[in-house]
Amino acid sequence: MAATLSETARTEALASLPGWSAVQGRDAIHKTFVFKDFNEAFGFMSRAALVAEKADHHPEWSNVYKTVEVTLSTHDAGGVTDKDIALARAMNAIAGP
Ligand SMILES: C[C@H](O)[C@H](O)[C@H]1CNC2=NC(N)=NC(=O)C2=N1
Repeated sequence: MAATLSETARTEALASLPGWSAVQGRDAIHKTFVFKDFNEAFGFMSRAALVAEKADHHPEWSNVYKTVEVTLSTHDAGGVTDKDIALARAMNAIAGP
């Protein structure tokens, strides 16, 4: 099982992940993605779901119209691991600039 990142390592990783921040009161990271419309938001979720399933690492997320709220944490490890950082990076790449 992957080890949770130290606070320093997590902070360093977050510095290279635009839009992502640490969740207060829980070892997890969060980002609010806002798209042009529902079609863009759901397209993002579809592509991210394929990446997540392939990695066997799944987001906590919700969608309202063009907004997708994402929280990442490795449940088996009880906190943020490299798997969450990798998925966050992939999600940023999928969402585009
Ligand atoms: C059995 C299976 O590999 C595990 O339950 C996986 C599935 N997806 C997961 N996703 C997340 N976010 N954390 C996990 O610990 C996790 N574990």
